Amino acid sequence: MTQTLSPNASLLPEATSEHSTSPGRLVVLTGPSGVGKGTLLKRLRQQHPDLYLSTSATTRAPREGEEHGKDYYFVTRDRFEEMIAAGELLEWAEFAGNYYGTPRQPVEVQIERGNQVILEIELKGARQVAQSFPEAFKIFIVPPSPEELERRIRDRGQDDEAAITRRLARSRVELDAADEFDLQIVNDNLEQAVAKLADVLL
Ligand SMILES: Nc1nc2c(ncn2[C@@H]2O[C@H](COP(=O)(O)OP(=O)(O)O)[C@@H](O)[C@H]2O)c(=O)[nH]1
Ligand SMILES: Nc1ncnc2c1ncn2[C@@H]1O[C@H](COP(=O)(O)OP(=O)(O)O)[C@@H](O)[C@H]1O
Repeated sequence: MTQTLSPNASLLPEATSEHSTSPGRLVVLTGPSGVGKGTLLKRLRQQHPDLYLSTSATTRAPREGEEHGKDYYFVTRDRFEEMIAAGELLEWAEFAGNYYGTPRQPVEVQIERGNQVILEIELKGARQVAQSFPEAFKIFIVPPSPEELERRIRDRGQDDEAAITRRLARSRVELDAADEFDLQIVNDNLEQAVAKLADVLL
């Protein structure tokens, strides 16, 4: 039977142990495209492989090196819309022309086990989670400057010019919402930012 993670579920910050009988903890990590969210989480997971990150579904095409089921579940728009209709997503949003969403069931299973779950999602999804689960802890990753953010998006070399333009436009909206979050971390020096993230996630 599928457990439901009701909005009343208590997602206490201290309940992170695998064997805990306490409810788990939902953590949201947001920040503009190219700020380094993926890089930070990858580093942290290299140091702590047991860190549980939710794997999202998306209609975006895979980038070189990305794996289905690992980086994302890459699905068609029709399949994504079926998932919405069936209530299979905890939250979802359209970002820069594609759908992104969090499959509900794996998150509920981890929370029921008393584990911490990290959702790396954009602003609209973060707001949905904040509404449904007020106890979720929300972290916003900030770039050192708008110029450095643009440089990172371009240097990453993964997006065409139209996608870069959409991402930069959206980044201005996201940066304006940084104050809605419980904690802001500036990703300037990578090691220092990883250490700050480790302080709150481990
Ligand atoms: N709402 C929501 N946003 C997501 C989800 N998965 C990823 N995102 C966000 O979608 C945006 C675009 O992701 P992606 O195309 O991988 O580009 P990147 O973050 O710039 O590398 C980022 O802000 C992600 O955090 C999800 O399940 N739900
Ligand atoms: N602290 C940092 N200093 C310099 N470059 C960084 C830093 N963090 C990430 N990057 C680079 O910025 C680019 C975007 O990072 P990525 O993790 O893909 O961002 P996001 O997941 O937020 O879209 C990548 O090329 C990455 O290597």
